[in-house]
Amino acid sequence: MTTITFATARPYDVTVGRGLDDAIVDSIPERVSKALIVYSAAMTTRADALSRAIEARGITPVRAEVPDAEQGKTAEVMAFCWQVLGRSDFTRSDLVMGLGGGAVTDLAGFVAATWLRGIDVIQVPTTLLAMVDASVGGKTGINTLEGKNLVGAFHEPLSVWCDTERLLTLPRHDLVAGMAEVIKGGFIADTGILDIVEANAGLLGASSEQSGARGHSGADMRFVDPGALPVLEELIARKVTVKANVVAADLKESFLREILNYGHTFGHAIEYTERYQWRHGAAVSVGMVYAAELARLVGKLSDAEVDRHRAILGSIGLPTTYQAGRWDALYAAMKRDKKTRGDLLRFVILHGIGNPQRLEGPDPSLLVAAYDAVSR
Ligand SMILES: NC(=O)c1ccc[n+]([C@@H]2O[C@H](COP(=O)([O-])OP(=O)(O)OC[C@H]3O[C@@H](n4cnc5c(N)ncnc54)[C@H](O)[C@@H]3O)[C@@H](O)[C@H]2O)c1
Ligand SMILES: O=C(O)C(=O)C[C@@H](O)[C@H](O)[C@H](O)COP(=O)(O)O
Ligand SMILES: [Zn+2]
Repeated sequence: MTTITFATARPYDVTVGRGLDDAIVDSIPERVSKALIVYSAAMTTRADALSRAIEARGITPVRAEVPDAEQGKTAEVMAFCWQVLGRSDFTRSDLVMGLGGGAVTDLAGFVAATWLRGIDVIQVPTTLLAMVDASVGGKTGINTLEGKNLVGAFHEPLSVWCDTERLLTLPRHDLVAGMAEVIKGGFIADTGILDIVEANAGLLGASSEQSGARGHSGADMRFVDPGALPVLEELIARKVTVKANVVAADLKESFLREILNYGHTFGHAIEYTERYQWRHGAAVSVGMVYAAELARLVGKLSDAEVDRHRAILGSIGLPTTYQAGRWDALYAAMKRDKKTRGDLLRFVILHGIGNPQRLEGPDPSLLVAAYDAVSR
């Protein structure tokens, strides 16, 4: 078991290990009399088990089953959760628990951030992506009709529990989507992550690139190999450590934290343009190649470094290209990125692997040239 502390103003621990059920329930503070479990249908069995364990501790479990994936990150679903909390008389000493992938932990965190202007949330991530990224660091939020994650709050969890046994039921392409955020941590900070992924691509990868990009089903339906858990635990701990170091220095994204957004300017634009039929990690994978191409165009990455992006992402079955002919829609979506200031688009690019910097207001011809380079 590994514990990583987020040393922010209100420090909290992220625990990575196996068989954490008892520890999760034991961690709930004595003052709590009710806990809202936010989950989607895929996690019903786990929600049942958590409810029973909470009840055995004398805490009343209240359930909010929400729509799966991005369909749960909406204002309507937020209102549903507030209604459940209101009808159950939740007070400031009570608590929310997010049990699921990143969509659920983003929603649950935002529900907790807004109820009575902020109550505690314990995050229990069940996908690789949620363990290494979404449930840690305190960014919470939902989508609007106009774009991805446009409404939200910084609201840090009380604790986060990454039980890697949960990954054994995860379809292979959801594991691979999570690997995009792991690899991002390698490109922006801990280059040792890249070496580990390159050495274990066979164990971690999925069968084919494009089948994994779209939707939440119909892809490589093999599950995670139990033999992959030790290497996954190492990667989770390393990526969470990257995030902890950044978030401790800049919780509210005044500047440094933007590096965690590597690949997301173009990636979020793909997700929005595709009406969320692409997995987040798959879109971020293409977004990182786009950012690498931009960096090459301004002379900050070598051909070999850009090739390394394509090679490592492609080796585990992540997409590295996107459809041609969509520039206008993508550009419109990128203008709503949170790093934009006025009319100035701002990108995180690398000046060499492991050295993230900003590219502000690049010439539009460069943006189109980078798009051409990732188009198929
Ligand atoms: N807040 C942040 O800092 C942050 C960081 C990264 C990503 N995100 C957000 O996270 C979301 C993506 O998260 P995701 O990749 O986990 O996708 P997801 O939440 O949509 O989950 C993917 C699928 O896996 C299923 N699932 C979850 N756990 C499972 C398990 N153990 N076994 C079998 N199936 C399981 C879900 O029901 C869903 O169908 C996006 O909305 C993204 O914007 C947020
Ligand atoms: O934690 C961060 O900061 C990130 O940017 C992590 C991203 O992986 C994540 O997808 C995040 O939700 C994106 O945030 P946004 O502010 O661009 O919506
Ligand atoms: Zn992300």
